Amino acid sequence: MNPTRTQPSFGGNAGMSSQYLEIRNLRVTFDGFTAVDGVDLTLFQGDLRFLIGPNGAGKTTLVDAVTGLVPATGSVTKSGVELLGQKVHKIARTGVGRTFQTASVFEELTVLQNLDIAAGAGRSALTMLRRRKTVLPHIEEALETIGLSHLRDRPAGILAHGQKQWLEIGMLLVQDADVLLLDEPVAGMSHDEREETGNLLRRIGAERTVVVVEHDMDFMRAFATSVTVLARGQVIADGSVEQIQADPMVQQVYLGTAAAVEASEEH
Ligand SMILES: Nc1ncnc2c1ncn2[C@@H]1O[C@H](COP(=O)(O)OP(=O)(O)OP(=O)(O)O)[C@@H](O)[C@H]1O
Repeated sequence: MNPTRTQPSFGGNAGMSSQYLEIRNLRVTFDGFTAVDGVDLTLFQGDLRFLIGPNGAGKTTLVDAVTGLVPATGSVTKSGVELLGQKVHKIARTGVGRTFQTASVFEELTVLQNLDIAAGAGRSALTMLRRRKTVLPHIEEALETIGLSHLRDRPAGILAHGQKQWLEIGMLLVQDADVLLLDEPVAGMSHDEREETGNLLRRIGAERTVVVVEHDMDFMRAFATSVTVLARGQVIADGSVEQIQADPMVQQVYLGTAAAVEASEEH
């Protein structure tokens, strides 16, 4: 597949009905300060989209707006259903899930219990109280996908930093999230953990839509299928990694230093 695009790269069973998330004229204002300023973004199934931009560009606020944590105007539709104005848990139930910069797992509970609770988010209290004798197949599958099967009965508190992020991603998978918005998932990770996380995102991204808010440009270059660059709340560029890196405006506002270093290394 050729990742170069004016249209996003497709993956999985992308087709006519696979336009997962459509953001139109999204605007978020805090006391007169516009943090997200008329953003348009279309995300397709199979897209591993990186959202980059300088500090304060509005990346996290955009994710907050899509997931209902801050009020916004404009439109965010998932397969035609409007999400703006809906409550956080209702948005989550449509299959839009997110992680935060700091992993929020229950440290005293086991890996399996964390997944079980996440999977039960939509179930009744009575169902939740019933003790399960076996691990549900989709939880088993998530454990394997995130590579934590061997640690399923260990408390989440003993997990390494990277493993906690993977558990959080697993918690979204068992909730059947098919749009995953991940806020700096590899921050603080070792080189190997980054590599493993990138491969995990590729695996889960083939059949879903994954948006990664990230500052790590090496990580972006290695794993992005498409990139959107935000600056001062606006989209200033959108395209493949190659297109973004070649864009003079992007170089000027964001990648300038990195590009200059690379150019000097080439000579
Ligand atoms: N709750 C809030 N109240 C007021 N201003 C806010 C609030 N949340 C964010 N902002 C402001 O909105 C702007 C965008 O912030 P945001 O955290 O979305 O940027 P970002 O691109 O995610 O930055 P970073 O890469 O540093 O995480 C910043 O100027 C920030 O100070």
